[in-house]
Amino acid sequence: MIKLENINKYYQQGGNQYHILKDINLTIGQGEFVSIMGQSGAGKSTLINIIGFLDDQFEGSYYYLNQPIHDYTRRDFSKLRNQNVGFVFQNFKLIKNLTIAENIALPLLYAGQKRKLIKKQIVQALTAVGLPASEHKKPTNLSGGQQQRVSIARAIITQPKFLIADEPTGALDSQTSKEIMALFKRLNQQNNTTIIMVTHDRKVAAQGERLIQILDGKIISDEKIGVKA
Ligand SMILES: Nc1ncnc2c1ncn2[C@@H]1O[C@H](COP(=O)(O)OP(=O)(O)OP(=O)(O)O)[C@@H](O)[C@H]1O
Repeated sequence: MIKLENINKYYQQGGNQYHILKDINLTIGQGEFVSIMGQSGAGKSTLINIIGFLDDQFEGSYYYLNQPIHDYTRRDFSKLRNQNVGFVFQNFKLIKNLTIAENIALPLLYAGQKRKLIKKQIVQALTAVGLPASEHKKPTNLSGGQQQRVSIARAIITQPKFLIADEPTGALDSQTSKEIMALFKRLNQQNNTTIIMVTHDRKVAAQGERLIQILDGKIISDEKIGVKA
């Protein structure tokens, strides 16, 4: 589904050029649950930004669903992103003065869906993340774990082919982290949604079925770590 060939990424800063990703070769199949670990500054976010079509400034080849996309325009990348990827972040990134329903509806509104059709999808997404009947609440009235569930509902409402989760449990206590990981596993197994997750937490990483480790912009290991139920 995702195939990166010889990806290199550079940043320019103060007249210097920094080589951030070095010859990344990576294939991820539909339905995989991949954990990515590595020290701070290793290049994990840079890599998932490329995988998630947020960054089109890289060298190398990117094949998505067997299509070469590395020469796509920025507008093509936005379209791919909106139609194929859901994002989950450490700090939830919910809009405080909107209700839960309004937060979750945003990706559908961006996609141009009619308001009439949106309501049912909101109910479905909230049920899928274990938060039924929370439509009218505000994010600040929810716990961290509940807010992360809302952000996952927002990520899955467009039925994306894959989810990118950047430190999804970084702001949560260990019990809540377990619950959020159980939810990711369920989404992965029930819907065959591909999940690509960056984490610093070994226990969280172990919930995936494959672990990729990055050091200084290179993949230093890539191994199967679990068997799917
Ligand atoms: N926009 C940018 N301009 C210049 N350098 C950048 C930029 N973004 C990231 N970098 C540099 O690229 C390197 C990799 O950063 P990246 O955020 O991908 O690391 P990371 O592994 O995700 O780290 P962390 O675990 O701390 O989030 C770092 O040295 C960082 O300083």
